[in-house]
Amino acid sequence: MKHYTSINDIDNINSWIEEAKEIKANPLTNIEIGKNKTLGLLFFNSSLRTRLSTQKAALNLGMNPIVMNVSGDAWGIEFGDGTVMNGNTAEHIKEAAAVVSQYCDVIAVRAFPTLTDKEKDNSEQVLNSFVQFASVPIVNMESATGHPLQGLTDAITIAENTNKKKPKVVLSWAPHIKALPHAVGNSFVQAMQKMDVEFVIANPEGYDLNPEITKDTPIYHNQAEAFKDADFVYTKNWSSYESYGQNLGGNEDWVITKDKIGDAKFMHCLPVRRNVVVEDAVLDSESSLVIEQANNRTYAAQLVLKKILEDL
Ligand SMILES: NCCC[C@H](NC(=O)CCC(=O)O)C(=O)O
Ligand SMILES: NC(=O)OP(=O)(O)O
Repeated sequence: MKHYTSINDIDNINSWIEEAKEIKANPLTNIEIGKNKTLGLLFFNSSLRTRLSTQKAALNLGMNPIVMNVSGDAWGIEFGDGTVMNGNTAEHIKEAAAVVSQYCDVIAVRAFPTLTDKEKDNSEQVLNSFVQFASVPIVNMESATGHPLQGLTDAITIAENTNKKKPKVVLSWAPHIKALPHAVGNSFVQAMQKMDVEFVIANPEGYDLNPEITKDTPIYHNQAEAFKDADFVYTKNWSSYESYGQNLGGNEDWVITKDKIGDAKFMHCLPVRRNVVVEDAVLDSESSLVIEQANNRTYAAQLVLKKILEDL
């Protein structure tokens, strides 16, 4: 594999899940494959899980990870083509990506959306500029429209936690005080569409995700109806796609409670705001898979890096 920028880069999700489980059982089997290879992790935004689990994955493969917080620490990077750079940006992505490629064999990038410019966000300007101007493979650590390391992790976690042939999985929107990206929701949708699950989405009116991503996945505007017979309830807030990037307010009754989800397993990518998105009783119960999800981030990243290293 050359780059890992979206869930579409997964050719066969079932075989990827099986390989991830093997890696999880024996994480150090491929400790030689990344010897003398450097992984550069570039963060334009905050992170706890992605920052640590991707480094851990690199270490398990014998790679040397180096990390940089781009925002604040590096020079401001210009992405516009032909821009007269007499403003706040000091170097162009053409040089920056080419320079980082001199030091790293693989580059991983986190760059959230603007949530104000729909066209720019959908064009994945930052991620795609790295793909275009770096000379080494690029891994998406959450971009404007996708978080494919998380989506792969979630597919692995669901496969590990069901005995059913076709479990019912619900992606439910939940309230938040801020306006959040669509990336986690999008990649979860795309991962579930590749799996043998009964998959539905629940969100209030005005919060339908990009229809080019949801395609023919059923969308309920009634949460209780969607939760009927659910085996997994995956929860995430996102801002409106239609009224782009806005938190429309209200809908606090979409909070996830024990009463609502019953025996279903609870999933969330984290970080999660307790008692806004989901009540303590759910997160503190046996039904919560959130810590196991965070654990699986290492093995998802390790699988992706292994596939890239094999093709270097
Ligand atoms: N990487 C996982 C989620 C990251 C981000 N969450 C956040 O920004 C939460 C911020 C807060 O709760 O203040 C998101 O929704 O895409
Ligand atoms: N789930 C996730 O990507 O967490 P971080 O934002 O902390 O990396």
